[in-house]
Amino acid sequence: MRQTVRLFDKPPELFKLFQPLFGPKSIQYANGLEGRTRRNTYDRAFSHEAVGRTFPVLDECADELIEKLRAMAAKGERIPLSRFCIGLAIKAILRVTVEPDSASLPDEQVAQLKSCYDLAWNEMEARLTQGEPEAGDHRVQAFNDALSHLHEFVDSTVRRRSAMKFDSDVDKTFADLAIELHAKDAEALRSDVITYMVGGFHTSGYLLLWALYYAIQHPNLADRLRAESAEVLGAAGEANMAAIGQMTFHRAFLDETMRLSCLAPFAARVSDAEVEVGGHTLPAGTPVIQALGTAGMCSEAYPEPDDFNPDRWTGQQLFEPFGFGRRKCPGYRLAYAETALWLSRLLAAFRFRLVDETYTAVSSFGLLTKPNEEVWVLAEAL
Ligand code: HEM
Repeated sequence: MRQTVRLFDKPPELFKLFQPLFGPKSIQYANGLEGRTRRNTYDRAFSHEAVGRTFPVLDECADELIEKLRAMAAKGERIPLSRFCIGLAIKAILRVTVEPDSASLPDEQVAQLKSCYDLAWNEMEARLTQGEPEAGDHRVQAFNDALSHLHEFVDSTVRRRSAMKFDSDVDKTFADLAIELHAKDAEALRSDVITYMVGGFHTSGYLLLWALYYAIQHPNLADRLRAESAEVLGAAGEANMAAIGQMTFHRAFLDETMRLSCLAPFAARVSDAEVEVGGHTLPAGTPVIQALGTAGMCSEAYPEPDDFNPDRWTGQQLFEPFGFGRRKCPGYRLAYAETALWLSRLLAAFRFRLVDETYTAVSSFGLLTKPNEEVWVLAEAL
């Protein structure tokens, strides 16, 4: 896989199935100079410094969730963990990439966005496994309704943001950079905002969910996470990039979570000229799959690969959960920062257990791997 590191372009046909959701002009399908220009522009919003400035927002989002969970824990209510993790990630991605200063999004709006996303994403994956629906099938109407709701939401936030003036580039979010870049192309603007929004919440939301699930299954490891965050965040007084960087067991726990859950199973590349990869000559235009998930289960690199063992994360790794090279996931710093922070905050506040102690999560594989049903837990406030 590392031999493909220099390739930038992605094979558009491989991701075409998701085009109705992301939009025809999404960065997913932008190669060559166009793709590089977009990445150079947008990546400024996800630099080390830019992510460092998001901690107050990420903390506030965690505070809101913890308050809600405390109330449920006090009444002994069952908690739908997946719904809450995705809700948290939706709020955070919208405040980080679009409007940091907005009053928190109402829960009803987050719930509606989540249900539109669920419907649209499940429909895209159903097209992968069951084929395209017939014209007139109710699936088409339901998908179109969900998509127009997402479009309305994005268009109205873009309108609000377009009217703003900034004293400094530091105050600009990803959406502001996209608005400037696509001043004359509303379709590309909407496509990229949806791509970053969806790309940014379902991945981090499900990473947090899988991490909490593994923490429930391994209480001794959960205690090590608690001890590390008490030591590092306790000494730092507040979360910031330096403190998160010192939480090396959290990082290993998250990497092991992405490996074992196979969260993002693959990336892909294509070259417009003949290339040599791993001793093979590939004619121009040959798509190459980077099998991230398969690399993570390689038993030579990861002995007993089915075991959850964060202590295996030392030194050079075969598995790269965010891909390689210039086209690696733009959100990787944000994803590590937010999920490490939320994992530490949630485990410091609660001890979780499964409602059904015999429950084992069954993976639903697609472009992203998630449990095939809601994960129900109970929380005890600490
Ligand atoms: C646990 C969290 C995440 C995982 C595992 C993940 C994984 C990935 C992977 C494997 C790719 C393909 C990279 C490649 O082609 O080399 C990717 C691309 C992408 N990710 Fe992430 N991602 C995560 C979080 C995020 C976040 C927080 C954002 C929002 C900023 C984001 C936005 C994107 C976008 C827009 C692309 C496409 C970029 C392009 O086409 O140039 N991701 N991600």
